[in-house]
Amino acid sequence: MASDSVTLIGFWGSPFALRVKWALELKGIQYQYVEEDLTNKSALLLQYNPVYKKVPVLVHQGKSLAESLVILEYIDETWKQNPLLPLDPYEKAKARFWSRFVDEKCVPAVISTFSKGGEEQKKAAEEVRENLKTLESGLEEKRYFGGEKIGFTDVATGWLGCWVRLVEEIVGINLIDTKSMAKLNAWFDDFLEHPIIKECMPPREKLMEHNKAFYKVLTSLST
Ligand SMILES: N[C@@H](CCC(=O)N[C@@H](CS)C(=O)NCC(=O)O)C(=O)O
Repeated sequence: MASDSVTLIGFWGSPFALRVKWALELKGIQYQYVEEDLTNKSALLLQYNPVYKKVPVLVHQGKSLAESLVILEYIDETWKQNPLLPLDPYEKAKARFWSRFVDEKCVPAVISTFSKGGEEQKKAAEEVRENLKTLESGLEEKRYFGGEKIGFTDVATGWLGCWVRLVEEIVGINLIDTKSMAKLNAWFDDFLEHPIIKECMPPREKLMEHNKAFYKVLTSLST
């Protein structure tokens, strides 16, 4: 690995790695991508992320960083072109708030909808809908969370638009109500249709297969 190089260690189906890929692509940064086998973790991953042993990992000038939101901030501070975080401290804090809200509230509720059955699943699905409605309020009257341009929160949370729709199809429960969440739904579409964002997205069928397999693992664990 050249000392000034940028390397992303990822896994094609990881939304957390996708966030980092999106940020690097939106900023036009040259990088090397290394695909990780999560069933047989490489010495490289264990060396660079000994704490969590997860992807993504970013290696820049020989120094490694883990945790996708931390990596996004590093990228934004290191390469100033096409800024992701707003300059205004309050707006910047809000961008971090919504990104954490998705990781801490939305993702666990979607996982519960995916892994539970019966009443527990219904409750989890209701929680997903409430959380998505709350997330929608963060959009305010803007096109993207970043305003007229894709920003930090968009990059951190926009993958939900694809994932939640796959989960809906697999478990047969509606989570994004297109009527009561029209603004959120339109934002998901708009974001996912952006050429750079779209270019990095794995094919839907491949993601569907991957999520079906994930569903099998989750449901077998919870029974
Ligand atoms: N909080 C982490 C989550 C990363 C994560 O969960 N990565 C998954 C792939 S989607 C992983 O590497 N899993 C391997 C494992 O848990 O052993 C981040 O934001 O980067």
